[in-house]
Amino acid sequence: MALPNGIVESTHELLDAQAHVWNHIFSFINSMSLNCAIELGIPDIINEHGKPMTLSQLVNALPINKLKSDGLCRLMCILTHSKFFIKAKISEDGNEDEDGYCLTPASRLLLRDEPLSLLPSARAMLDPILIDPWHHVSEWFQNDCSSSFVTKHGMTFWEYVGVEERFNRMFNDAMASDAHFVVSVVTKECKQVFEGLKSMVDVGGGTGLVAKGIADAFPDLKCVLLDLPRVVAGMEGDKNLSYVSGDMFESIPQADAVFLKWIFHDWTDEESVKLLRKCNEAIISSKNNGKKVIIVEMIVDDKKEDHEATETKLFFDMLMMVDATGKERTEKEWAKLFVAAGFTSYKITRVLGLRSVIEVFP
Ligand SMILES: C[S@@+](CC[C@H](N)C(=O)[O-])C[C@H]1O[C@@H](n2cnc3c(N)ncnc32)[C@H](O)[C@@H]1O
Ligand SMILES: O=c1cc(-c2ccc(O)cc2)oc2c(O)c(O)ccc12
Repeated sequence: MALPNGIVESTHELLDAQAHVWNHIFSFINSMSLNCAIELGIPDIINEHGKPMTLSQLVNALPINKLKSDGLCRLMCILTHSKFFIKAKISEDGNEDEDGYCLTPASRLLLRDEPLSLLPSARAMLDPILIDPWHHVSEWFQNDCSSSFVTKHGMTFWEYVGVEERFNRMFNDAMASDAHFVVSVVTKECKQVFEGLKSMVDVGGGTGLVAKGIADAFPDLKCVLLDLPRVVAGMEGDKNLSYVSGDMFESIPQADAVFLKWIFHDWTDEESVKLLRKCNEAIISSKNNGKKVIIVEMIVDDKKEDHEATETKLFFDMLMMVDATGKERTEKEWAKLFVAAGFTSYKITRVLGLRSVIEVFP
């Protein structure tokens, strides 16, 4: 078959290419179908039902117009195809004709009361405030704005969370659900990273859930959380955790270790080197042999990972370009930053799925 550009392809290749393009054009339908299920509370309703739930039971339980059951059937069909639900026999003896919908590991992660729930992340990411900038990416390529987010909203991401309380809450909730996950893993699987330290600063620690979790797990470790004044305003320390307001690019309190989770991916290489130098200044006068910077971030282009993991990291990289001024980095790019900021070695521990714990030594 001749293409307009003169390249001859088999019909099979042409049809594959057509399906590939259609799937990319329509990828947003996966996100938006999921958004609809979340807004209607479908995962929680199926969970509360306690056994496979038929379509008519679901229609009755949901706050929807009952004449739209065919629409719900089609929504459940695409979400079953994308593995958010599975169909199973209602009765164990298999006497009932109709199958019911059950949760899968993916939809369990969207339950309201699940400790490691990704529901707040899904809510934040699929909110028009974070979707709209994606319609301005090509415009951003042609203007002088620092991000597409600025092109759309006229202010940076951090300025926006400072003035829009609803979005601030939504973003904090997304970060908090991730904090539960990271704390539960690092305090079990990475004990050795914190053992022996007497003091640690969590830079840009946000709502403090990570610092609190680490402070609780290591009662002899004196933890300080540093964040912007509006973030730490009103936060009260206790036992081995205290809060300090300030600008991390100006000064970081002295400690044996500086901990930074999801900070560097917000910033350019120049800004990151500046921040790493501030981290170095903070630990350099420590008398402890184990002084270090502890970073929790992604490392892209890891040869050992599968296609889906690489795609997720590339999504995050684009997200950092569109919403902030940062990027996700390869190991080589990380190493370059560490050398530029005067560090001599680093150690990577891959325990957090898509993210790693990187210890950086002066
Ligand atoms: C992506 S959030 C990460 C929060 C937390 N580390 C976590 O992973 O849950 C980035 C944090 O950096 C803080 N931040 C941004 N600019 C800062 C600055 N100049 N000095 C201190 N903190 C800053 C923000 O307020 C926010 O809490
Ligand atoms: O725009 C974002 C989104 C995230 C984000 C959302 C949901 C998750 O489960 C993880 C991360 O994180 C961001 C971030 O850390 C940042 O500094 C700027 C923008 C965003």
